[in-house]
Amino acid sequence: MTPQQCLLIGNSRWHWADRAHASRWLFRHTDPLVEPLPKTSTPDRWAAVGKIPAALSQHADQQLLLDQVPLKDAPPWLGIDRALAGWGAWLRSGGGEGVCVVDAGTVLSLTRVTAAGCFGGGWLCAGLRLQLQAMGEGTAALPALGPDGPCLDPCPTFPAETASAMTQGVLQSLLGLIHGAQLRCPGPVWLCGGDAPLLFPELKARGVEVQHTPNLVMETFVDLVS
Ligand SMILES: Nc1ncnc2c1ncn2[C@@H]1O[C@H](COP(=O)(O)OP(=O)(O)O)[C@@H](O)[C@H]1O
Ligand SMILES: CC(C)(COP(=O)(O)O)[C@@H](O)C(=O)NCCC(=O)O
Repeated sequence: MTPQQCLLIGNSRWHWADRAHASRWLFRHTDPLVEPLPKTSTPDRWAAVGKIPAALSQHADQQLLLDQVPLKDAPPWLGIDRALAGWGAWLRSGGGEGVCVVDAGTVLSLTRVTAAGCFGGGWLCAGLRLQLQAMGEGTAALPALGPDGPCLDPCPTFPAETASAMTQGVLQSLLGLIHGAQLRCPGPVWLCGGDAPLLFPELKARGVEVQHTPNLVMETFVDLVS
């Protein structure tokens, strides 16, 4: 049976791909479902880098595993989201040049794939929300920023107000990391993940060659299993 629903469990959200019969895939992101999962929410194929609910562990035969992603030289500990994004970007770029993928999720992962399609290492850094959360939890004076996420309303480059200074600081740290990677590894950066819409215009404004592909991980997932 060809799959109609696929799920990737991230560390913040669950990423879904759905289609009805042969129609095109639709992508959405939800908060994690809480146990007990309704029977109707067992996807045809699933993968995880986040916590796996007991109900899904019972469907191990439907799990997409790292060794089923054709990225060469992937070490056994590599997150399957990184393998999917890396391999997907390499294929989309024609399969003949090295690529650099940034998945701006809970953790911002930067994954290099060589021109030969081999895993080429990368960088990991706490993502936007996690950095803000760490500052709030690890200090006496810094605020916990609200559940609606950081407010990125236009503000001065060097804000006086604490919450804006935290947000600007984190944003600049991520932009600097991506910019620095591109200087070391020239070529377009493939960008996906929950914070990609925030980072994309800022990277373009800095002259970074960036390809925003919001559903890169799940598009690669469904290409692989369909
Ligand atoms: N509803 C949300 N829940 C959590 N993070 C969100 C949400 N909406 C946007 N984000 C942003 O997306 C980032 C997480 O990206 P996402 O791709 O959902 O992560 P993961 O794949 O690790 O689950 C956070 O840093 C946060 O700033
Ligand atoms: C780096 C990650 C935590 C990113 O997960 P995410 O933020 O997308 O939920 C995940 O890909 C992971 O657990 N990787 C295993 C270690 C590695 O890739 O080296």
